[in-house]
Amino acid sequence: MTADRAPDTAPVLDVRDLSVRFRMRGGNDIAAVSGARFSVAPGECLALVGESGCGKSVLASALLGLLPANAATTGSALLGGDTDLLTAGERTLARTVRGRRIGLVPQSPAAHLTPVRTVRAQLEEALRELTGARGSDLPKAALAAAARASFPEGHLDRYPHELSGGLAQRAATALALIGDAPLLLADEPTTGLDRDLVERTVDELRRHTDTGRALLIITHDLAAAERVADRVAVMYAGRIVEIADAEDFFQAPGPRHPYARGLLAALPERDFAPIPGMPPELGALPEGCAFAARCGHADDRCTAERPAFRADLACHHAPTGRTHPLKEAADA
Ligand SMILES: Nc1ncnc2c1ncn2[C@@H]1O[C@H](COP(=O)(O)OP(=O)(O)OP(=O)(O)O)[C@@H](O)[C@H]1O
Ligand code: NI
Repeated sequence: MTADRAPDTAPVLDVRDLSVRFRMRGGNDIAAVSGARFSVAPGECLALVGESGCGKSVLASALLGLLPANAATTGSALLGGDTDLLTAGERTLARTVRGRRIGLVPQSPAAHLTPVRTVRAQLEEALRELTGARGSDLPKAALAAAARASFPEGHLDRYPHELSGGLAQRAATALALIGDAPLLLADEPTTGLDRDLVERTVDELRRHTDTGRALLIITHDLAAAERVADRVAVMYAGRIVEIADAEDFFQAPGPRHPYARGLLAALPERDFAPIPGMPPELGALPEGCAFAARCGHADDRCTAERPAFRADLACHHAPTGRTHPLKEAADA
């Protein structure tokens, strides 16, 4: 899939050195995202993975202008080659970006659905606004929109508080798919769904990319990521530590970063061996590599000096780019 991509295709989203700091009372700032750099091409699905609290949702909120007032953002995030999402301003984001140029499946769907309106009413409103559907076309279009996200027809007249977590998730996904935005940003779109529905949902999200649209999916479900992604970006303690082709990552030769290898090894269907220790506090990050304290490969340099993100990897054990440091070490 990735190999078929024309090399000169301009990215739908191009994020450069994105950082988000939360200013806290007492001066102990939280570095929620640091120096994130990635792009998503037309027709591509990029999965952003990493443990809870590593900054995935903050990154997504930064792209949509949905951060709270105590957040300070630097860097750039170019949408469609012409709009820097970080400087665009609320008016532009509200009028032309959110819902129209970027569809969002939010992490807490219940909080994003309008509490006083039924799912059907919300779908019809989004259809009117984003597709121009009118009158007698609306009911049929609402049914079709619900079906895309496997939302059962019999529940369309429920209010958000009458929905289970999984149903609220599907309602939010149905809403996000309306309008066929050039970029779909799905933050944990499969929470609360059983495996069968997880697969149907991610397959539907994937279909969004069939016509050159892009998908950025945030998930800690690595099986779901493997199912849909062309490339995988791994985040740890606010930093992207590796970006890899999904096939290389999940099959052979496997991830290059020790943290990413640990994530895969922790899966029940693999070694079921959790990474020892805990990630550092984002308000008190160590000077060197944030993963050093948990890494079996760490040496003095790792604790002293933070590895730069080069050739899609931030690890001192790969100074020359795309070679596979851990594999080489094992072969030696
Ligand atoms: N408004 C805020 N003020 C201060 N810190 C915040 C704020 N919002 C988020 N954070 C912190 O930013 C960090 C990253 O949070 P984020 O929600 O992005 O994690 P995540 O990777 O999406 O995790 P999960 O997988 O659990 O959704 C966390 O340490 C969180 O406590
Ligand atoms: Ni999150």
